[in-house]
Amino acid sequence: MIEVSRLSKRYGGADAVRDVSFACAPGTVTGFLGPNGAGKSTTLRMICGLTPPTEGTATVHGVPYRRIPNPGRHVGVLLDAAAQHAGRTGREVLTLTALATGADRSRVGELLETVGLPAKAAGKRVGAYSLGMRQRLGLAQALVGEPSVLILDEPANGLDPEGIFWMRTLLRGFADRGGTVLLSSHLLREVEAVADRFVVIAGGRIAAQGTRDELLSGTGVVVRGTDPAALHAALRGAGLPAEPDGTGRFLVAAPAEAVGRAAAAAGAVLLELRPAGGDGLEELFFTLTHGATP
Ligand SMILES: Nc1ncnc2c1ncn2[C@@H]1O[C@H](COP(=O)(O)OP(=O)(O)OP(=O)(O)O)[C@@H](O)[C@H]1O
Repeated sequence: MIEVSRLSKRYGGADAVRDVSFACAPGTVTGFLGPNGAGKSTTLRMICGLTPPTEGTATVHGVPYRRIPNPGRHVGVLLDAAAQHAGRTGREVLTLTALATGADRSRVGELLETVGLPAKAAGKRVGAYSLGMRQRLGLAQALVGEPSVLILDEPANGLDPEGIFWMRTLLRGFADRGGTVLLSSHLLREVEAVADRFVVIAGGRIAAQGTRDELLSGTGVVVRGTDPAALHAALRGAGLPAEPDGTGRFLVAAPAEAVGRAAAAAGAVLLELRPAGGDGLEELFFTLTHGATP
């Protein structure tokens, strides 16, 4: 279980993260989504005790990360795959991690195979690894202590499509066996197929969170009429919050029936009335994050 409550981080006068709260339950994969600079890495670093929050708390299994005895046996963390020691081989890196966490060293060979780094690749120096190979090694390091929680920052970065599919399968299996997974990405399609829940962050703040269905059902409707000004007046007159989307349509946070009735009562002719999430999560993600700045 991961619980994040009202986390904020200020750098100088700027909010990198502001009032962020969410929880990740055992048996689930949570996709932590947001564009570049949204505050994902800062949030994950605060959860892992690497960046002190300005305000708020984060716990794993009810305890702040820094107070977990031997955290590698409980929480597998992959924050920056590029930061591994370039002069050691993959096998040495993983063996050292196993030693440091008191994990079973006999798992090293098998784990390297599991993450797609068989003997020949594992014997190469990390300096010669591609980013994808470093991600695979980083995932092996996160897994070696047999944790029940995984926290991964952009783990799909540098992986080829086969690698992304492989990672999804691995994370799904981990969660299905009762594990808790929190993984970040700036690309919805990387996490859409594996995540049970989504936390969307933009400009340092939570823009939305929930399951796919919850996110799509909470988005209201899109409406377009023959006369935009008359339609806008009709919606406003009925007390319905209508936002122009710049294409002659309005986004209305209300059920379709209320919008249709308001238009009919004012004599406004509708050309289009549909759920705002009709084009799927991709459109919603773009709408939620577009234009947000910290
Ligand atoms: N150490 C720091 N000092 C000052 N500002 C920082 C620091 N770390 C992060 N920031 C700022 O905080 C904001 C959030 O950055 P963060 O790295 O958390 O975003 P992100 O969502 O992980 O982005 P990306 O997808 O590009 O990795 C950015 O504006 C960034 O410039």
